[in-house]
Amino acid sequence: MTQKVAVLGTGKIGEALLSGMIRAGWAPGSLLVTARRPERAEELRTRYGVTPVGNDEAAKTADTLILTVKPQDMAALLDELAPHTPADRLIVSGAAGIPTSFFEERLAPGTPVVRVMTNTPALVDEAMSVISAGTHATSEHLAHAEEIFGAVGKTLRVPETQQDACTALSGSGPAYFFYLVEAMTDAGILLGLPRDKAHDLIVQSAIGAATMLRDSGEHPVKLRENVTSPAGTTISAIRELENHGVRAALIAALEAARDRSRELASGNNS
Ligand SMILES: NC(=O)C1=CN([C@@H]2O[C@H](COP(=O)(O)OP(=O)(O)OC[C@H]3O[C@@H](n4cnc5c(N)ncnc54)[C@H](OP(=O)(O)O)[C@@H]3O)[C@@H](O)[C@H]2O)C=CC1
Ligand SMILES: O=C(O)[C@@H]1CCC=N1
Repeated sequence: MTQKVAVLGTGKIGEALLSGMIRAGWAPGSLLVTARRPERAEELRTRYGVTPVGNDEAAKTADTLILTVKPQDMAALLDELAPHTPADRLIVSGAAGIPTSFFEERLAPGTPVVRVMTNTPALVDEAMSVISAGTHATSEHLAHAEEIFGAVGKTLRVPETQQDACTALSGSGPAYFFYLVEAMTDAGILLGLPRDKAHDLIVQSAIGAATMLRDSGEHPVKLRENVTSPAGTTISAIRELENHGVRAALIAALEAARDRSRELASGNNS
């Protein structure tokens, strides 16, 4: 039997995953999507050839339900799904903060739940997705989630206790790099470069640095030391970064993201 997969709440992350699955060879006919707005549903049908259905229909028809609504919308979605969702459906949550117990408490006893935190580089098949099992999820369920999220990048199994930390590191991670590029481009402007040239220089430097981090096998400290000549330019910049507490700011920022993920779990959605 063909396994049917439904993406419920197909926004930015849901669409990134859907498009990646199709690029990886999933037949559009085996994929269902749900959306809150009819025009969004039609957009997805036109763009990908997938079938938009209601949430209740998705729960009745699909073997795997991937829930990609905002954490704030998850309780309402589960209220809608609960009466229509048999206990053999695999529930995969992509929401920040929400623990697997939240789903287990609201769905039929024994329902397998897998929690995943992916990130937006899914759009270019370079996602980092961390995957954890709920109480009733088996290693087969985890493998199925890995197969789905493997379509858009790397996957890593972690205990659910580490999900909030992973959300701070890799879930939000791309935003910190975009922010850095934005700030460094501003610095280029201050130094008299045109914005487009500054942008290109910084982006290519970021791509080069990321590739070295991934492929060279060297520790980041060694890679940085290799750039840092005695009495040279780089050490002058590093001194300023240290003077301005950039390392401490990053540690505090990621701690704040971790704490916010925990708050989402406790229902503080404001
Ligand atoms: N953005 C990111 O970088 C990351 C996000 N996440 C997680 O992914 C999830 C989605 O985030 P993101 O894609 O950015 O958010 P989006 O708002 O883009 O997507 C959520 C979608 O769900 C739709 N929706 C809400 N309620 C329902 C419902 N009851 N039935 C059907 N559709 C519904 C929304 O419709 P409408 O358009 O009408 O609002 C929206 O299109 C979040 O839980 C977030 O924590 C995880 C990793 C990274
Ligand atoms: O900011 C957020 O809450 C979501 C989760 C991780 C990245 N974006």
